[in-house]
Amino acid sequence: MIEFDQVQKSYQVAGRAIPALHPTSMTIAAGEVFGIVGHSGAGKSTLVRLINLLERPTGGRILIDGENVTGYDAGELRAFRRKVGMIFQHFNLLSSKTVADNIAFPMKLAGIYSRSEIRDRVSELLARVGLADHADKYPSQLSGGQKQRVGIARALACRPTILLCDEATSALDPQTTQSVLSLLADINRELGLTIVLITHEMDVVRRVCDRVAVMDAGRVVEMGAVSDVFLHPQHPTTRDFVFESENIDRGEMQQDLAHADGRILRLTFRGESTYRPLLGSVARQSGVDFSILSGRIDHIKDTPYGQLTLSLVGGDLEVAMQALEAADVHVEVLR
Ligand SMILES: Nc1ncnc2c1ncn2[C@@H]1O[C@H](COP(=O)(O)OP(=O)(O)OP(=O)(O)O)[C@@H](O)[C@H]1O
Repeated sequence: MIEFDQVQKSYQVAGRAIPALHPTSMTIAAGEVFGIVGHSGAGKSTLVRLINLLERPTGGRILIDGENVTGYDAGELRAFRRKVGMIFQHFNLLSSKTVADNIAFPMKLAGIYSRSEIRDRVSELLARVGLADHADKYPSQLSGGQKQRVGIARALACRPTILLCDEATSALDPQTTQSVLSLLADINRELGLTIVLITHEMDVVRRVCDRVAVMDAGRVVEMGAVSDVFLHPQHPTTRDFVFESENIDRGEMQQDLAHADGRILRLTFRGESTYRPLLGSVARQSGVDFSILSGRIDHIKDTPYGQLTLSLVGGDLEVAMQALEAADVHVEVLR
C-alpha cells in the first residue's frame, strides 16, 4: 500500500520555491492499477517520482506498506528501490547492450543475485513478455512495442511489488498501446503487483485502471473508481479529459442538442443492464417518444457500459424516468 500524507514538492528555480505538488494525501491499495491523469505540467511525473524517491518531498510523509520511506538511509533506500520497478515513455534502454543484458542489468547492479539466478530470471521474463527469440538483439533492432516489453521485463527483474509507468504508451501506435496495456493488466493479475500509471489519455485509464486521480496545476482535483470518475466526471478538467477521449466536440454537441425537441436525458448503463432491450418497453409504458441523439457502448476495464443521449417528447416523463431508474439506469437531465 502506498500512502501520501500531506506530501508536497517544490522545485528551487532561480532561488525561488516553485510548487509542483501541493500538499496531497491519498492511498493506493496493494494490487490495484491506479491511474494518474493530467495535462502537461500538472505534476504527474513529480508525484510518481516521489513514490520511489527519485524526487524528495519538501513536506509530508510517504508510507509504503506502513513504513515511512522518507526516513530511509542510503542502504535502506537501495533495497527499497529494488521493490519499485519503473518504465518510461522512451523506454530508456541501453543501446549498447542486448535485450537479455538490458533485462539482467538491474539484477547485476543489485549485486545480490548469482549468475544462474540472473540467467534463469532473464529467460523467464523474455518468455513472459513474448520476446524469447529476441534475447541477442539490440534495442535498435526492435519495434517500439518490443522495446517497451523489454522495459517491462527489466522493471520486473528484481521482483518488485510496485510498478511505476511514466507515459508508458505515449510513444506507441493505438494497436501496440493496446497490446502493452493488456500485458500490464495480465502482469497485475498474475503477480498481484501494484501498478501506478501516469498518462494524459483518459482512454488508457479506462482500459486498465481500477481507480484514478485527476491532476491539475499540482493538485489532485478528483479521485475515485474509474467507473465513477469516467462516467460521472465532476471537475471541469476531468470532463475535458472524458470528452476528449470520446472525441466529443462540445460546441457541436450543444448545436445538435439545440435542434432537438423536448427533454434531453443522458442514460448510463453499467454491467449487464448495458445489453438489456429497455427503451421499447419504457416507451410503451410511458407513452414517451424517444429520439437518439448519440450513443456508445464500450468497456471500463472488463465491465461493459453504455451511454445514450435521448430527446423525449409526449407521454408521461415521470413514468419513463422511474422505469429507467428501476432498471438500474443512471439518468441525468441535460435539458
Ligand atoms: N527538476 C525540476 N526543476 C524545476 N521545475 C520542475 C522540475 N521538474 C518539474 N518541474 C516543474 O514542475 C511542474 C510539474 O512538472 P511534472 O513534470 O511533474 O508534470 P507532468 O504532469 O508530469 O508533465 P509532463 O506530462 O509534461 O511530464 C511543472 O511546472 C514543471 O515545469
